[in-house]
Amino acid sequence: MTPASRAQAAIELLDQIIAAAREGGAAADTLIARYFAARRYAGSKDRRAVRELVYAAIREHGELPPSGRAAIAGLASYVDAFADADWRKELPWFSADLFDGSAHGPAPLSANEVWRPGQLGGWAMSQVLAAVDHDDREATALLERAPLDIRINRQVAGSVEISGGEAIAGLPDALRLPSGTNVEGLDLWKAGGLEVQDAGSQIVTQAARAQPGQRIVDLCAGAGGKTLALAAAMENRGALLATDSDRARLSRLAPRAERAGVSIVETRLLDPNREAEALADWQAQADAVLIDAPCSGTGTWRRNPEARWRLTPARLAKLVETQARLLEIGAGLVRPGGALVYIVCSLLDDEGAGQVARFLGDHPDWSAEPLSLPAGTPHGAGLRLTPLRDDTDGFFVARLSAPC
Ligand SMILES: C[S@@+](CC[C@H](N)C(=O)[O-])C[C@H]1O[C@@H](n2cnc3c(N)ncnc32)[C@H](O)[C@@H]1O
Repeated sequence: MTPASRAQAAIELLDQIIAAAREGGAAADTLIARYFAARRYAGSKDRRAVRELVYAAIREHGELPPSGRAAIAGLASYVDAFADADWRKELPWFSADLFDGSAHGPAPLSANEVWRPGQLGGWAMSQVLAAVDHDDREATALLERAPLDIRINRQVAGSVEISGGEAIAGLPDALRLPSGTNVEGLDLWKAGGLEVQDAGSQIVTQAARAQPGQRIVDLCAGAGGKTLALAAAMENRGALLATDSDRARLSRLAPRAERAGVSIVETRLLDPNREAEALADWQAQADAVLIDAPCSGTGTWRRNPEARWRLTPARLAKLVETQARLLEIGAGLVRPGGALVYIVCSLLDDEGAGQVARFLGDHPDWSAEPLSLPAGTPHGAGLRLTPLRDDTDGFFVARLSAPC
């Protein structure tokens, strides 16, 4: 592909990503994969360059741009301002000159197309800025590239050496790998010895203090990232119930557990609004219940920067309502003296510290336990992890004790 045709491909992809953000469609990664699946002529270098350009445009636009062309024209017409940005160094071929009207390239720019993106604009970013006391450094750290972290499954792997892998403080079972490492191509991954999992996600799971032989519920297990970390801490002994309301996500858990040699997990699909019925046999039974609640994902913008185009006041309000409901359902499953661990990958207090404060206000016989984890700063009744301070995704976690 010529540089101009790469720019045109980025424009087309951004049109799809913008429409998906407006209409609740597929994630950017999925749209990019589909786009290139239908264009086999694009080589791996072209695919990487277009992807890089698309993500640069997403990261630099806090507000949803009007079109893919506006997004790429915005970057191009303002390119000198990005001289220090990582993406700029990797895309030296990109400039406004590519809008030259050549075959398969974008049409020339007109004077009224000069659109200046602002990374910290938009409603979602304004919410995050308020949550971090308007510290721009916290906000911009959320838009940097995420590192590639793995968790080593000690049930399968002893000592592990992976080229370029670095230790992560406080996580003896984790490594940070060079970006682009093909983890799924490693023999150790195929043997179940490795899982890709952000260091922050591994750290907040430790708040469950899972022990061999316990009975634990992972209420919002998804595809099981935290379930498998809990099973490892339990040394595959005890009972681990993994539930979720999303059939597709939950169906990915069983094969992952099998690959990891985990046999203590029972998966159970929940019907939203009828969860308690399906969990009647676990009422007041669990030593710990982990709620990795559905949330705005503001803490994971490093991985999904377009998520900030999708967050609206109405969507946030709905998430807050669901989280409060899940907290009540989870509390009912905890045995007397057991623990409820509440996690969101969000920096917004409505979803994190505020949610837990409301729960404790409604349940004065429950109490927040102090947490000592390898990362995080005390925040409300729990801890907050941020990319700036902790070099992890952003999380809020709290551990609440049930009355005896
Ligand atoms: C943050 S994700 C969980 C990620 C997962 N724990 C992991 O570590 O990979 C939140 C999950 O909550 C699930 N969820 C949403 N509403 C739910 C409900 N009413 N009951 C159970 N799970 C629900 C979503 O389907 C989603 O998989």
